[in-house]
Amino acid sequence: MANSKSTGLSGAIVNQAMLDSFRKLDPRSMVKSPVMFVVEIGCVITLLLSFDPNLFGGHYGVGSGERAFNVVVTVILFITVLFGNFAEAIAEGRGKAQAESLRKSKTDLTANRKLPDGTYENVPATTLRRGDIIRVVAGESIPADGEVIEGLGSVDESAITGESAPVIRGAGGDFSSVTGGTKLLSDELVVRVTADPGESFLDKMIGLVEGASRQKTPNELALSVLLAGLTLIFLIVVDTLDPIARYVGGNIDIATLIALLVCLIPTTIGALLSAIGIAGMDRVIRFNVIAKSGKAVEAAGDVNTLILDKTGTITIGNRLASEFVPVGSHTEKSLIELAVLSSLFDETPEGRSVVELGKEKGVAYIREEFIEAKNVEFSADTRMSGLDMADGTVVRKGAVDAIRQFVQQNGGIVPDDLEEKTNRIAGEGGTPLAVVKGNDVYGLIYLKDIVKPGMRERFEELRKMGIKTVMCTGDNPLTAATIAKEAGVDDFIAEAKPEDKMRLIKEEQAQGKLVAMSGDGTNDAPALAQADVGLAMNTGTPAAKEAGNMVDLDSDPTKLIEVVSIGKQLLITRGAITTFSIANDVAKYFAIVPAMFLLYVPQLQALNVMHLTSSRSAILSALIFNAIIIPLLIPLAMKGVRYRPMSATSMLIRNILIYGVGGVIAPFVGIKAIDLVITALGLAHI
Ligand SMILES: Nc1ncnc2c1ncn2[C@@H]1O[C@H](COP(=O)(O)OP(=O)(O)OP(=O)(O)O)[C@@H](O)[C@H]1O
Ligand SMILES: [K+]
Ligand SMILES: [Mg+2]
Repeated sequence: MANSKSTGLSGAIVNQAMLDSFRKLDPRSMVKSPVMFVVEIGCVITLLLSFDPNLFGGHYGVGSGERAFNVVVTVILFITVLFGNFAEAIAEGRGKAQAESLRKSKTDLTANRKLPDGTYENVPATTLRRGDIIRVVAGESIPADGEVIEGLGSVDESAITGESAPVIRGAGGDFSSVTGGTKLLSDELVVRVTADPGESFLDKMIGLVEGASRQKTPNELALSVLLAGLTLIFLIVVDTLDPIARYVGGNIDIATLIALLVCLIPTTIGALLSAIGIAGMDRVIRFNVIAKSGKAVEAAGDVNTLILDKTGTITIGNRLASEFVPVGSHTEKSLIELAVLSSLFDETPEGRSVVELGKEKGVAYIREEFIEAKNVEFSADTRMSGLDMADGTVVRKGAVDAIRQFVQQNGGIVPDDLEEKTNRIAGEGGTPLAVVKGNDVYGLIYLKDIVKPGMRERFEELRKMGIKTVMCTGDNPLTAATIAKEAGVDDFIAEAKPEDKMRLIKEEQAQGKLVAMSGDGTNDAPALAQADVGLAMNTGTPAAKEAGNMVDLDSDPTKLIEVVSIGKQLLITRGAITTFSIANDVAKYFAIVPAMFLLYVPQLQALNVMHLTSSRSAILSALIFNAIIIPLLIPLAMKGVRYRPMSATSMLIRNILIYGVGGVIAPFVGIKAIDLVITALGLAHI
């Protein structure tokens, strides 16, 4: 998205986030993060104690210092809550700014809607309903999401994708879908509207980037419950400190107990949890992928199996005819003529390239002369295309096994040299297409397809992450094996029909694995819906876009690999900050509890490794450290932990070392430093 790329963290976003931090103090919003809600309650209690230190019973000796201490604790707690709110607000900020610019591309559109009598009326775009037929001419904005049913034109989708190069949209095939808010640059399109008002792609996108429809993901929920549990445990721990203190002859005031509690509960991760999730979705959006839910992004991080198409994903995709190979007694010339004829109305890249190569070799037909013939479009199910001639002759080209079956069904026999020549092409990684007239096979078209550069390395990375890659192709087993080997995928299935993909997904899921795939055609839709991560291409059919839980605006199927990396990074970041947060809390316990009891139990001096000035300054230093660690970690929460491909186990060990050990050490250093400052300022005995 052009607009998002330029929307960094501008001053406006920061100002807005500061305002929002106060707005989020509303308990109804705070309660969504139980840990931070406890801090807010603590803050209210110490605030009350600032007015009346004896509010909850007067057995604690009250001096003027008592009140001042309560005030200071209240202020620090208040700032802690604000920091947490700010983290969430700043993470939401970028999305809000982006939503604003998206909204601009939807205002005041009008549409030409078809009336039952076939004429058109001009209506506001907001009145369009699913199923309406509209006409758009060059220069106009497309007023609604839809499927082109007539015409072909170039469309500027930059409002949505940020990509300035126009794209072709036309009736039929997998490039038929148009998005409301984009602009038709040439020609004229008749479009069937596919979304009711408020449910358009743009509306959904605005909702998503704004976080309006953001719900806690299952993982996030589980972590929240864990954090709430920890909070409860510490509540009990802190509660028992008072009787212990009294037993050893001292007493601890309520503000100190609250301060201690806040230091011990996992406030760091509690404050940053939702920011981490929002930032993850945001990162996906900046890759021009729209995730329909945070759950989808998270699932991407847990994916075990990646199903990839061969053509266009692993290979460059415009398979081009490079050679004609006659079989049996047929001449090259007669094969070329038949091949070109079979491709005359075939608009696929494969079909076009056959016509091109034929022309180079001196064979060209004029479409108008065959207007009587019936065009048989290519389909992934039949894996053939061709013409039914006016005189009843049937001309087909297609996958060799499909043609072989076709011939046998028609009572013919395939020439002996077909297999050997097929194997030669397939063995080189090419796609052989057999050409047949009636039941007579004339020969083969050699379609060349090249593995995209860098694929091997990417699959190597995925393997290191423990992800299995499976290539799925309609091509023959030999071609598939050659390309699979060259690209370095773990497994492949060949001669696959769309329903085979579905079966593969179900098989993997039955073993408890999470599966990701990408697709664009209507026949991909069921599999896209079944997969845990279904990345639909923006150029794809509305059915595919509806079925997937992500849409790639650039329509690049290899993005699936990036999406998986972003999902992994999200999970790892969350894990790392949780580890850090809990390690921190444990360290704080050992840093401050000895200092607190020192007055009553001098023997604790042995444990008082930090030599903090006083128990008051120990508490305040820990509390201040606890607060400032939140904004210090916001950049990490937003950017994500740097991430290298490796197995989940090595990642875990690495993170425990860095964030666990780091989390234990950091408070000792930080608290000591703050204690020195407090002492220097003469506040240690407040
Ligand atoms: N235009 C066409 N006309 C006739 N046959 C075709 C045409 N395009 C492809 N085929 C044949 O149909 C097979 C299946 O095509 P399909 O597009 O379903 O899968 P694919 O492109 O081989 O693999 P992938 O699933 O990776 O895209 C191809 O392998 C090829 O043999
Ligand atoms: K804490
Ligand atoms: Mg294909």
